[in-house]
Amino acid sequence: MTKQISELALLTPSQMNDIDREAAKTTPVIQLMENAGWAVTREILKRYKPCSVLVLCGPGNNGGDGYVVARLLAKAGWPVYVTAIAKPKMRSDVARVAGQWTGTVISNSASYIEKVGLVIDAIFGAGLNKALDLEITNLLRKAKHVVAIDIPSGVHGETGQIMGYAPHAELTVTFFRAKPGHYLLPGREYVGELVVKDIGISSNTLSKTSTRCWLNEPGLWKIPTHEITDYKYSRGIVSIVGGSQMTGAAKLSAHAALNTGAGLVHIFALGSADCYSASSPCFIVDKDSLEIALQDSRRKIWVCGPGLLPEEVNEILPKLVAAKVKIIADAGVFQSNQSELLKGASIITPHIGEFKRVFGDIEEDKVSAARLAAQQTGCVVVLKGADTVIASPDGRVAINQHASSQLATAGSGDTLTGIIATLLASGLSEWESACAGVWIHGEAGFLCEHSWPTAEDLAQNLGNARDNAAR
Ligand SMILES: NC(=O)C1=CN([C@@H]2O[C@H](COP(=O)(O)OP(=O)(O)OC[C@H]3O[C@@H](n4cnc5c(N)ncnc54)[C@H](O)[C@@H]3O)[C@@H](O)[C@H]2O)[C@@H](O)CC1
Ligand SMILES: Nc1ncnc2c1ncn2[C@@H]1O[C@H](COP(=O)(O)OP(=O)(O)O)[C@@H](O)[C@H]1O
Ligand SMILES: [K+]
Repeated sequence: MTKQISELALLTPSQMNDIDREAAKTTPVIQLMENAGWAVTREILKRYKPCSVLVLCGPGNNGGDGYVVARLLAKAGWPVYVTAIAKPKMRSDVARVAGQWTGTVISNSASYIEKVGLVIDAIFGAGLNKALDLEITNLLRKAKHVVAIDIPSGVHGETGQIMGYAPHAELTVTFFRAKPGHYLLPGREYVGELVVKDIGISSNTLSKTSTRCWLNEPGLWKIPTHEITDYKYSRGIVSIVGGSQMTGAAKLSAHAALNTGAGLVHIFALGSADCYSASSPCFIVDKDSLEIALQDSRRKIWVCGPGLLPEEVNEILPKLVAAKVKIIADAGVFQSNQSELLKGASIITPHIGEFKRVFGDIEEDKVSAARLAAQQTGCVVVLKGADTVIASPDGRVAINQHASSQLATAGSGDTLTGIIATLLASGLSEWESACAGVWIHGEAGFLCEHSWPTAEDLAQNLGNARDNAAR
């Protein structure tokens, strides 16, 4: 079922803090902690048979959740032991919850941790503010089966970076809304199965923080379906600049556009037009000059970059910019120091290497880097990878997890460009086209019958993938 946009919100640890503070005005923190502990315990009881459990509790509220889980599992008859990694502050809510644990406390669990059936990581959550020290690292290294409360300790909730060390959890139970670090790499690899639980915080509290980041799923955008009055021009026209030497890329973009439902696909060939005409009877290959092509006011959406040499980009891109058409810029446009020229584009789709070439290092924070590049260029930026980040100049960001390494094949990026161009031509905004395009691209991979699709195979699934995106 399509989710509401508010359900897709991803909250940074500091935004979550604001929400927690707001929630505490109506529900005492100790009750929220109790609810969090119940939520984690239920998920454990659903998945694991009774076994010995070691709960590692940190000094903050994450530790507080851990003490509740310990109490509830012990009540269910499981053998439970607790290790206080650090003592909670005196008279704090955590200290009160810790005081309700009347079972065994092990001060040195190093020799024990390997033997227990399950380790509950309640050391740090949203409050993580530095790298894990060696003692905690050495302890966690020995844990075999880990359930993390909120987020595996050591995973940065905002960036997904690993702060020194983090355990690989089998299950992570987080509260209210997921955090960017659950989906961004490398963090995503440490989270295991992610479950988001309601702990009695009202969705209305979201209005107390400015949510600018979402999980990229249908609901964040809505794509057009067929209308009885459709005709090819209303579906949208995509124009693609075809390179003179590397002709495969533009052909793949064009095939992707057609298969995603473009009404018409033009190729403006810089070299031999015949080579493009021969590749599909559905393509219209321009016979006239670029100037004449640009005079057709229906041709507002242009793909520039796939298969283009730097000199071809230098010749064509300024003309497209001057004509004020909407440009999806990819591949060949990403030359160093090219961010000025890119300002005339609508959407840019660099992979990490291309991004670094134009904008410099990403400083281990993909979201901030993509957001800054979007602000600098005024384009929607699609920073491609296994955790593609889409950033809008207005600060909105989407993180995509709906994709697999099936997409890591030559020409896959060209395919994405054609999909996004089609959605833009259909009348969607730049932001929606980029987000929906990335999701449909991933879906096309999932629809493949085997794990090793070529870019041409992906194109065959695009119609179904678009249908699924519209459901
Ligand atoms: N605040 C609330 O209302 C609720 C919070 N919840 C839980 O509370 C957590 C957040 O609680 P807190 O804000 O107390 O933060 P944490 O419990 O994550 O930890 C904060 C404490 O750990 C210390 N610390 C952080 N990183 C460290 C490191 N690497 N080495 C040593 N010490 C370190 C901090 O200085 C601080 O004292 C969430 O992750 C969630 O599990 C839940 O109980 C639900 C309600
Ligand atoms: N491991 C992966 N998981 C998910 N998506 C991936 C993975 N590797 C690559 N992709 C996706 O495949 C596409 C590759 O694009 P790109 O690197 O430009 O390829 P090409 O230049 O060959 O067309 C991007 O959309 C990227 O997000
Ligand atoms: K944790």
